[in-house]
Amino acid sequence: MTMLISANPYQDLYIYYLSGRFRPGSAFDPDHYIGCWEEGGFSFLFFTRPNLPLVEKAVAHLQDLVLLDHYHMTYDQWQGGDVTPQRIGRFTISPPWYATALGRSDTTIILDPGVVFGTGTHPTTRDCLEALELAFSGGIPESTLDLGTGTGLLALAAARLGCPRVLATDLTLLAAQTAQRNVRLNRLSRQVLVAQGDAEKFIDFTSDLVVSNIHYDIMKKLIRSTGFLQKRRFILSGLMRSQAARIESTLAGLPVKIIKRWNQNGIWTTFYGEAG
Ligand SMILES: C[S@@+](CC[C@H](N)C(=O)[O-])C[C@H]1O[C@@H](n2cnc3c(N)ncnc32)[C@H](O)[C@@H]1O
Repeated sequence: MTMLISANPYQDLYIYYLSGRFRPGSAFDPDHYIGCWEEGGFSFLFFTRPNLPLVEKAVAHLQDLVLLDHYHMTYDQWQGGDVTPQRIGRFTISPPWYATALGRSDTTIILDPGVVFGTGTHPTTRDCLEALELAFSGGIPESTLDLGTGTGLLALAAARLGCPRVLATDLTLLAAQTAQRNVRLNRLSRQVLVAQGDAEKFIDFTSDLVVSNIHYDIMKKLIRSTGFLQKRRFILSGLMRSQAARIESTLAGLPVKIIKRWNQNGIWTTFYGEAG
């Protein structure tokens, strides 16, 4: 087990903690920049390589931003310790180093999370998995679009549930590479295609079902697109309470109906809906 963890190419994580709201723009090498997380007026930038001079340079050009701290986490620390198999709905999600013991089955998903989002432990991911099962209970979609796939978990789940054509996309190269690796680990390359790019570019792709666990700024653009209205079913997640209320009010003005809502800890909301 230790050998497999240390063989992970995305072992280390470098985190830069800033005061203020940060917009990365094109200042960072996308191979090493994973993303930005904002909370309470602070921003956290995540890299897979140390990038202090670059971050300092970018911050020096931006007003009202101060680099407060930076630290390094190992893979184990980032994932919260030992990553073990977990049961979510009908699925068992297992890191590769446990998969041999579990054996292969239609309900097992082998997932090496690397350092990108989507181990399955986050409430939004769990709700999306439940929403996928609900969406498929009405019939297997011919195609599924996963926008902001992270590790590829939701795309893999859609394929495991029987969808013959799944397109998994993510803005960051690292996420797309991680998802691709997971598709191969599950031997689902015939069903799941991975692409890198902005969700806005992919929303127009023809598909019966779209699933997107993504941040609000992107979500509000997606649901205003013509591509969104062409989907028969949708799962939208990653929305905090006030954001979910705004998305719901936009959806109310569209020819769609919300079938079910999930709300975890009073914070995270997920919607499952259908074309109305
Ligand atoms: C909250 S994670 C969701 C991961 C996974 N789908 C899940 O449910 O666990 C959001 C993902 O969206 C990606 N993302 C952020 N902005 C994006 C954009 N504009 N277009 C496509 N993907 C984007 C991030 O890189 C990240 O992997």
